[in-house]
Amino acid sequence: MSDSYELIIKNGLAVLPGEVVKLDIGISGGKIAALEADIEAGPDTAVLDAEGQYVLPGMIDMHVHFNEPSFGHWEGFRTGSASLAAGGCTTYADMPLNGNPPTVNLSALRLKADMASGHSAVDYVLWGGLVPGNLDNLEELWSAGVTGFKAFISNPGGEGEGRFREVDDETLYQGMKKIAALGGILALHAESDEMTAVLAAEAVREGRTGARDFAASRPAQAELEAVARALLYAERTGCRLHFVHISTAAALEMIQEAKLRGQDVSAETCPHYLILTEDDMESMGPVAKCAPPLRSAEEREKLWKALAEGKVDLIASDHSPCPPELKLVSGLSFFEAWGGISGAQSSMELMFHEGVNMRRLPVTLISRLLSGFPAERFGLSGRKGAIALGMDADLAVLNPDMSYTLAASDLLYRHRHSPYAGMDLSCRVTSTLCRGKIVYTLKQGVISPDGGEWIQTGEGQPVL
Ligand SMILES: NC(=O)N[C@H]1NC(=O)NC1=O
Ligand SMILES: [Zn+2]
Ligand SMILES: [Zn+2]
Repeated sequence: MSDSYELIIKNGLAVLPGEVVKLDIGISGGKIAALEADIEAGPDTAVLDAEGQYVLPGMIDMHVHFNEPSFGHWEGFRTGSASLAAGGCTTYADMPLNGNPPTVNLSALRLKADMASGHSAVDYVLWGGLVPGNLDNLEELWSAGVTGFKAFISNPGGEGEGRFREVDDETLYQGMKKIAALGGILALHAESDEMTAVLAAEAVREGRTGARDFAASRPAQAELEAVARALLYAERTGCRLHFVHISTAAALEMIQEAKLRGQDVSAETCPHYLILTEDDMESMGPVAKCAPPLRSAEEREKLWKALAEGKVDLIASDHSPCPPELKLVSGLSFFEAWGGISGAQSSMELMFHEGVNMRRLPVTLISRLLSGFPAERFGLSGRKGAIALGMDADLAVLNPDMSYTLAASDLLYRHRHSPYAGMDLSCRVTSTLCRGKIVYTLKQGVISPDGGEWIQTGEGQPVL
């Protein structure tokens, strides 16, 4: 039956949920239709030879900011999704900020969905926002298929009238109650606004405005306080929680204890907390500025230890780009520069390079953090996140032994800056497939820039 496949990936090391097996993958109708030791290709079947390479489920990046509408000059669906395709990502979740209007009601969601439609190389889901004043909009967002809700406990920054705002405690509490009733999930940027605002004002007043001063104005305690508060509210309301970009092992520990008490909560961290440190933030400047800030080398090691122990649930990029003038202009103080790292293209390579090639962690663990867990947590597991029969053929082919230096010119972002530019990597994504279609190859670049679809995961239009 070889001619029933439109494409066969041959000879690759398939990263299955618990094991790596040398298998051929037959693709039919955009789905994985056969997993066998040797699938014979018919005369009309396309073949992708993956000898010596891993075939992984495409990454599901639950945390990117593509900034449309209104801030497409910072990044956009077309460039952002192209960069993801080049990095082995096949589904992403766009945050409800930093575009304007933010995605906090149905009309804003429709506007964003219209802007994304026909402009994405890979599939996507959309987050709705929880902000002061939009409690009555949560249900319409959920019914229209948002993947969940995002709130900030600290000031999100950003520009423009009507921009996304952080929650006060009442909104956080009432929002959790509503989201629990809907059966939704709340993603939180967990840093104490009180603590960070006071410390930042004090530092600026005293003229302490360098990279280390910025880091000191957002200490680990600010993360711990916000995580603790949110866990208490969630315990009271029964709301499912997902903590984005956790930067300290102590916060992971606190989340782990809540899980053991039976709370439905998950934790994300980002490659930048696992790869970079405060020293890099000082030497590289604002290109490596983010919030929570990069931490010490010691903290980074603790994060890796926690990850190896299973206390991190997923890895996401938190790609939060901006034009160079908000990062690189001399005279801009570290506090004034945009906080956000451009990293979407590099997550899988960074995690494989550092996690598998350097630290010798199992590739199945890294793959679970990049794909398996996010699919399960966010209602995509019937279709995406694993190499198994019947699943969407969303795949990344990665050469584990291909060294290269990431050049700024390799980056497909709207603005080609990233703290990873100049870094030597030991592996490289060589092809990416979304629903069986080759969207990117290392040789040809992005060959299908607009076939990605919105996967609506809310109650209104379930994914299956
Ligand atoms: N507004 C926004 O994207 N903020 C992001 N940037 C960052 O470094 N952390 C964030 O939460
Ligand atoms: Zn955040
Ligand atoms: Zn973010």
